Amino acid sequence: MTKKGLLIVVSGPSGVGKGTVLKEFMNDPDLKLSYSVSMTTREKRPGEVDGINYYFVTKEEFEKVRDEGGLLEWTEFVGNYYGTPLAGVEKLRNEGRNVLLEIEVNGCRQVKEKVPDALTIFIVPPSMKELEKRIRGRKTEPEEIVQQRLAKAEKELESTGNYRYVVCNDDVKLAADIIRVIIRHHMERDF
Ligand SMILES: Nc1nc2c(ncn2[C@@H]2O[C@H](COP(=O)(O)OP(=O)(O)O)[C@@H](O)[C@H]2O)c(=O)[nH]1
Ligand SMILES: Nc1ncnc2c1ncn2[C@@H]1O[C@H](COP(=O)(O)OP(=O)(O)O)[C@@H](O)[C@H]1O
Repeated sequence: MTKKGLLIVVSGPSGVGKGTVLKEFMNDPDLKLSYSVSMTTREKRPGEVDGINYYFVTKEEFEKVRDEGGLLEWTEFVGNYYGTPLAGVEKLRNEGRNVLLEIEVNGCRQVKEKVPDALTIFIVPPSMKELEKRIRGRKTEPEEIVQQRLAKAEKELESTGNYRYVVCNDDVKLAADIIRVIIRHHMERDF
């Protein structure tokens, strides 16, 4: 019988480098990872692809799926809805895939209630100054939104105690290697 895959939650403030770090190992065949594509009502950034980075939907479409019970968890983040479609997560895990959710702290709380053995990882920046530099350097949000996201980051950093592992993204390759080791450790052992 196939061993059920892990449910992995990765959180971290906007601009900390979640996407950059995850890209380093997402396609590593040994880790058998499947990325859970979330639904969001936020605007698509240049380079983002519908169905790959997110399912970009309207507020009405989001509310319909949510109200029909189609989301594992959901939240409102700086004016937009984000949620994890339920369909797919269980199926992939039953096929032995380790399903990775890149979600924020409220979502993680909901997931832990439903799936207590979820593997939770929080990525922190080396400093708030560096976080600000990265979020601005990305140039994907107007100043007002950058300010809101930085304020949100301060709050989110208070939630690290809710996670099993906290990893600092100072050097991308090192952070990716640490997360790789954590995932492999959990794949090999039953917790
Ligand atoms: N709860 C929850 N949070 C999500 C989901 N998808 C993305 N997020 C989080 O929403 C926040 C904003 O995401 P995004 O707008 O892509 O900004 P970025 O993190 O700066 O790239 C981040 O903390 C994401 O991890 C989801 O399905 N559920
Ligand atoms: N360890 C790092 N050192 C320096 N810059 C980084 C590092 N990790 C990510 N970045 C940069 O920070 C910005 C935000 O990264 P991104 O992956 O989009 O963050 P997130 O997905 O957490 O919002 C990007 O411009 C990225 O190139």
